[in-house]
Amino acid sequence: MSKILSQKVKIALIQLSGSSADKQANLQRAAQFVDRAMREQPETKIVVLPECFNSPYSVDKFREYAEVVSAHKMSTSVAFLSQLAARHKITLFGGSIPEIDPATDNVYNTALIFDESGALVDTHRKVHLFDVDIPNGITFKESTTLSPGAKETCVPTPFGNVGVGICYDMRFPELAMIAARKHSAFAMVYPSAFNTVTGPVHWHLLARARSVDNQFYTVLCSPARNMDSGYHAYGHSLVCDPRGNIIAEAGEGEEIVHATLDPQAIDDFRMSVPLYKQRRFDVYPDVSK
Ligand SMILES: NC(=O)CCC(=O)C(=O)O
Repeated sequence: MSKILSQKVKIALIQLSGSSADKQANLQRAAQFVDRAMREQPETKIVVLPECFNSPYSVDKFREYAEVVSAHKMSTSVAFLSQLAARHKITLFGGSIPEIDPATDNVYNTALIFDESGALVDTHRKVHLFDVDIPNGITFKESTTLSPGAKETCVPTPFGNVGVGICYDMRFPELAMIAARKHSAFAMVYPSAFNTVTGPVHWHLLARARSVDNQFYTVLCSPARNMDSGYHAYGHSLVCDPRGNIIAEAGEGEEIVHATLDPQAIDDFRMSVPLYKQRRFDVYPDVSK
């Protein structure tokens, strides 16, 4: 049996509609969908929400919606997600929300991870900000109002370790590599919000690449597409297995994706294609620079 994933585990991805201007309504909707996911598959132990699920995904709105994130003095969204995790006794990758650091006044795009008791286990501030300018496609510059995070994140769960990145972070293989090799993670979870320009070309490709590189699960959770909002999310939340097969995938609308992560799938692929024993650190002693 795999040392990195202790048992089969059911996961649910909540592909919520692109977030409205009403934070309370966004939170309530997330809770309704998590409740529904748990009714559909009561054995579910891990639930994932999308990037910026409680606010519009817009550079001029991040500061307005930002909350001070603290495990001790919980803000509106932190308290809400904590209760949701505790009520269902789940590990909750609570998407991401805009966070303000009162010490620096910096605003971050921050993922929140809760354990089964509702404790805030860790946070991940998006490390690579989504700054792109694609002619006839999309221009977006998160760095106009956001600051980048400065650490990689891997959290313990009752089943093993899970690495965390946010959306654009998935384009940089290093975070997933560190999660797999340094922390023996069984999965990388990315609350995300790709768009209708880059999604069709790179979303599946990147998920499959991160899985195959690291021989573990890759989990992408997107908002549903809302053509009335300013940002057209791609949708297609998915789970990719260690061989690079997409084992569960949403369409574009609001949807819950259920999947089972299986330690055997990790073991079998690592046994038959033993990358872990074959690395040539004598040839590439330090790939981090
Ligand atoms: N929210 C994001 O980081 C979007 C990333 C994206 O769409 C990409 O193509 O990368």
